[in-house]
Amino acid sequence: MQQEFDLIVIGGGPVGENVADRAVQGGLSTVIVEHELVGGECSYWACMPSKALLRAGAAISAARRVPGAAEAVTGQLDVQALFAHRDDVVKHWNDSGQLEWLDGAGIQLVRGHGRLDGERRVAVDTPDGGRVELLARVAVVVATGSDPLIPRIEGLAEARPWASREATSAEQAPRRLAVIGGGVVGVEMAAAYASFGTEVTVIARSGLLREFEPFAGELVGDGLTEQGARVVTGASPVRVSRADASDAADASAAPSSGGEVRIELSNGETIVADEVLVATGRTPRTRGLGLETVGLEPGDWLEVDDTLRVPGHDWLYAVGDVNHRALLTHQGKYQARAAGDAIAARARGDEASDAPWGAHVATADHHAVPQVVFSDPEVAAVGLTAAGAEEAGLRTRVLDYELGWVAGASLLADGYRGTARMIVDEDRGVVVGATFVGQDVAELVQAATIAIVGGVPIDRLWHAVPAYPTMSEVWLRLLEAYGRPAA
Ligand SMILES: Cc1cc2nc3c(=O)[nH]c(=O)nc-3n(C[C@H](O)[C@H](O)[C@H](O)COP(=O)(O)OP(=O)(O)OC[C@H]3O[C@@H](n4cnc5c(N)ncnc54)[C@H](O)[C@@H]3O)c2cc1C
Ligand SMILES: NC(=O)c1ccc[n+]([C@@H]2O[C@H](COP(=O)([O-])OP(=O)(O)OC[C@H]3O[C@@H](n4cnc5c(N)ncnc54)[C@H](O)[C@@H]3O)[C@@H](O)[C@H]2O)c1
Repeated sequence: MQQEFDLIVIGGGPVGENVADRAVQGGLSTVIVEHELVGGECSYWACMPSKALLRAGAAISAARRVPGAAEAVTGQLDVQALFAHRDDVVKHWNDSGQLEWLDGAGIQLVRGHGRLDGERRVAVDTPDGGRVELLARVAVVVATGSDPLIPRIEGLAEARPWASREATSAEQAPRRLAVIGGGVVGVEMAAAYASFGTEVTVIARSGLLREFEPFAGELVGDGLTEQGARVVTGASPVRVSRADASDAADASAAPSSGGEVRIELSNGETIVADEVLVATGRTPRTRGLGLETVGLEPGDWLEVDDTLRVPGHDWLYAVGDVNHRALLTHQGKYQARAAGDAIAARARGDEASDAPWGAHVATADHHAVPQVVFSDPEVAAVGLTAAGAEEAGLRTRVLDYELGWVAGASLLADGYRGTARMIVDEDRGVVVGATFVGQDVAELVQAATIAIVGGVPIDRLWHAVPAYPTMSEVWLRLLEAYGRPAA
């Protein structure tokens, strides 16, 4: 069977859906090819379930920090109730709600595995063993996302490790969990499972959250320790083995993946756990995608320009995780809006608005990518770190402020602990980076994003008055620490 559309989108995750939506609004007939669940990793195995698993622990910890409320927390977190809530959040891994949305948005869907089959052609292997040939009159978008990267460590693959999907979709909490990797997935899942009462050991060879300001990893490490987790730094796993389930002293207590797992570290220590979660980064979903039929290399991240178009292929775009610009849902969706509008504009014969900060470019990817790590404490950051600014050769001033000194924070939690950092580009007189670490800092990051994207001059920021007594008053304190620029 052969069908023709203006635009074919391979991958119906959050990013593919958004490209398709913008293209339809731009007047293009559009089809999404999806081989699993419409909604993608984020909805069913990543952002949504992970945040659902973290929320109960965070709520209990927050209550425990408020005298009067603390006394009311007398029970334990109900892990099974929380897992049931997680199941609701992920719609029981059923995408019928998303299908209704596609329908309403006027987007067609072909279920099956899509792969490029030459220029503007996509072949789909359908679940019933059939094959659909799709032709794109205008463009093809690859929005296939990323998979967990499992490092080559002796015995690891045979030990049936968890990757992010197993951690977010587990039906019970193991008694002991080892986490390899101190990045965002490792830290968030360590926090969640620690809140369930699991004995968690994080193996972070070079410390926690290395992409952020150093104080972020330090405070999150302290938080994990307070939650009862152990953080091992400066050591890497060298060998992993899993015993047979029948070898377990109490076979009925054995985890579903088999017997206990032993992780030998480079420092000579051995960590023993019931499950091991590998959280060591991502690899692009570009194998089995027919890239070789258009002169590209299977298994590579797809390089794109700022309109998300693959250089040398004026009909091919790559959006979201698969282009490796920023592995975050919101940033992928931002790219999707730019790409969908660019494709529609070009199809009309218009010039793309591709100057920096134009309608059809993802300029913010280079300057202002906000991210929140939902650990306890949270980390919320956007723009450059102090080290990144120095590397970029900027003349900067770095301002730090203890969040606990802000009236709003002291009301939020007794003995509030946290730090805020603002980085000012002295030559332009604007903020280029901000990091907040502490309980409930997530919502602080949008103000920083606006300041960076808008290039708001510091002297004008003095007129952006934060309400009292909110945590946003940290902005005032940071500005006071900087000093009011002379008139
Ligand atoms: C545990 C975890 C937690 C996370 N939490 C957050 C968070 O809190 N906030 C945040 O911003 N980001 C978070 N992320 C990152 C976020 O999940 C990704 O950035 C986001 O899912 C990328 O969206 P995407 O559409 O590019 O890819 P995906 O969501 O992976 O979607 C790609 C889709 O393409 C389909 N597909 C792939 N290949 C083919 C093919 N050949 N044919 C047909 N269909 C195909 C897949 O089935 C999938 O549905 C998290 C990631 C993990 C692992
Ligand atoms: N809240 C959020 O925004 C959120 C949550 C989860 C994931 N994500 C996204 O998902 C992506 C993947 O997250 P991730 O944590 O898997 O990757 P990551 O790149 O953030 O961290 C991987 C960590 O694993 C370590 N590592 C790599 N190889 C190792 C090895 N052989 N032994 C020991 N340690 C090793 C690295 O040093 C690093 O600290 C991230 O880019 C992130 O943006 C976002």
